[in-house]
Amino acid sequence: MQAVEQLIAGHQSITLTDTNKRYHSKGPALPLLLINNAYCEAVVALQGAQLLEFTPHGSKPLLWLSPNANFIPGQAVRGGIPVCLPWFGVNQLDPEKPKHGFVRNRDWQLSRAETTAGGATQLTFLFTYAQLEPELFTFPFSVELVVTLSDAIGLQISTTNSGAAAMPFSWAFHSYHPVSNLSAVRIEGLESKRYLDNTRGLAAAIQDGAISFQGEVDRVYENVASTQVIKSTPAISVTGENCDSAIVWNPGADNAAAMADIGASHHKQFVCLERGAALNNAWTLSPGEVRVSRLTINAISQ
Ligand SMILES: O=P(O)(O)OC[C@H]1O[C@@H](O)[C@H](O)[C@@H](O)[C@@H]1O
Repeated sequence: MQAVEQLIAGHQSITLTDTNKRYHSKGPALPLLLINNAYCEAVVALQGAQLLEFTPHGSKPLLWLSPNANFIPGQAVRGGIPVCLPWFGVNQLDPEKPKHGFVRNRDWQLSRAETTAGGATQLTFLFTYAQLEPELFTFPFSVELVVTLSDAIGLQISTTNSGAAAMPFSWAFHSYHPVSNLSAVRIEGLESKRYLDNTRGLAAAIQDGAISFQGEVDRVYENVASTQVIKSTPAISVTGENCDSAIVWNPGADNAAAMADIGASHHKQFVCLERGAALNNAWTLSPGEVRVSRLTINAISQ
C-alpha cells in the first residue's frame, strides 16, 4: 500500500494536515486530508475514514462538528459522518461491547485519491478485519468506502464477507447535520413509518407527520423511502440506496450537558439523520457476498 503522501501527490486540491494544526488539539494528532476543490472545502480524518467537515463554496456547512469534539487516537470524534459497523448502536447480543461497532475509531487506509474530469475529489478508503479479535467479532470482513466530494457528498460503501460462515452485519453512516433553529426543524420523508423508540426500550410506534424536536429523540425507522429532507437553513436532502433504516437522534438538553464532547445547549446546533441497516433491517451476508450501499447528501436551494 502506498503512503498517503504518494497517493495525493499531484492533486493540488488535497493536502495532508492533522488535528493539532486544524483544530489546535494537544497531544498525539490525527492525520487529516484537507480538500479544497472546484466545488467545496472538506476535511476527512484517516481514523474512521470520517468526513468531519463539508462546505460547498458559497454555501453553509452541511455537516456539524462539535465545538467540544475530542481528537484522540482510538476515540470516536463527535461530528461529521462516523461510519458505524459491524453493528449499529448497542450490540444486541452483548451490550458490554463498544457501541456502534469498532471501525469509527480505527485507522483506515487511503487506497486511492482521484480528481475527476469535472474537478470533484474521490477518495477510496479500506478497512480490513482479518486478524480476528474474538472478544469483539468473530467474522472476517472488509469494507471499501468511496467518498466523492463535489457540491454534494457521495458515499459508496462495499462490504465483503471474507469468511466461510454467514455473517450478521448492521451499520450506519452516523451523519451530524447543522440546524439553524432546532425547535423549528422538521425532518420530512418518514411520515407513517414504523420506528423503534430508543428512549422507550425500543418500543414500536408509527411516525405521525414530520419529525420535530421537543426533547430527546432517538429512533430507528425501518424500511424507509430513499429520500429524507431536513427542513432548516439550508435544507438538506439525504438519499440512500440499499440502506433501509433511518436513525434520527438528538440528545436533548440534559443528555447533551452530560456529554463532554457536546456540552450544555450545543444539542441545539445539530440533528443526526443517519442511514444504514439497523435492528430489523440488519443484514446476513453469505460467505464471499459483497453488498454495496450509497448515500448522497446535498443542500436544497430555497
Ligand atoms: O455517543 P455515541 O456512541 O456516538 O452514540 C450517539 C447516539 O447515536 C445514535 O445513533 C443512537 O441511536 C443513540 O442511542 C446514541 O446515543
